[in-house]
Amino acid sequence: MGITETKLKDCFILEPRVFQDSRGYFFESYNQKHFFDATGQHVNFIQDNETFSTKGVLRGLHFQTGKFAQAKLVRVIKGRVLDIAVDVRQDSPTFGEFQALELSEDNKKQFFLPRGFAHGFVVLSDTAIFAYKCDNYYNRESEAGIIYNDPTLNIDWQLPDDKLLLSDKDKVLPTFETFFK
Ligand SMILES: Cc1cn([C@H]2C[C@H](O)[C@@H](COP(=O)(O)OP(=O)(O)O[C@H]3O[C@@H](C)C(=O)[C@@H](O)[C@H]3O)O2)c(=O)[nH]c1=O
Repeated sequence: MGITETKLKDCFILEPRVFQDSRGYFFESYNQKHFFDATGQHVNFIQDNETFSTKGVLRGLHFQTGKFAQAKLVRVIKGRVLDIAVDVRQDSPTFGEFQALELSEDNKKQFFLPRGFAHGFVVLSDTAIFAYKCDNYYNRESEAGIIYNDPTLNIDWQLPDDKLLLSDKDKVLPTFETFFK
């Protein structure tokens, strides 16, 4: 497995070793020992999620607060997305910075976001199946988020605004400045 630490501390890009043969491919999508050896982080993943979305669907930017904060290991099973990790750890030297990464069924990259990161993605292919592991359970009351088109973050989502499809909840998220002031 290849691993790269991003400019954001504790946030990693993982590239699994893929075995191709005449039948197709095989790869270990998660191996606790290899994950620890590569990241140095003991993460106890306890929930797996999967979503299907069509082109232009943008989910984010989401995080859970306090004791319900979640680390996530995210990947794409089908299609192609632009994935965004935002450091919202107020004591971090990279607080307010983000890392963008294309995840696809072809590159099979995985993105590890530690606790204290907001997360979002937009679907660039016709459809996408997105899967991720979390180290804390879903807790509706502690859900929080930053608006996708926040002027401080200024994320290039690679699609025109009128092609984006957001949930009603995500359309009214606060700006970064409002949330952290
Ligand atoms: C996230 C989540 C949602 N749900 C339910 C609540 C709701 O009725 C329905 C859809 O929820 P949402 O609209 O919040 O789903 P979605 O917008 O896909 O939310 C997800 O976005 C990505 C970017 C993340 O990083 C995730 O952590 C999560 O916040 O699924 C669960 O039961 N468990 C969960 O873990």
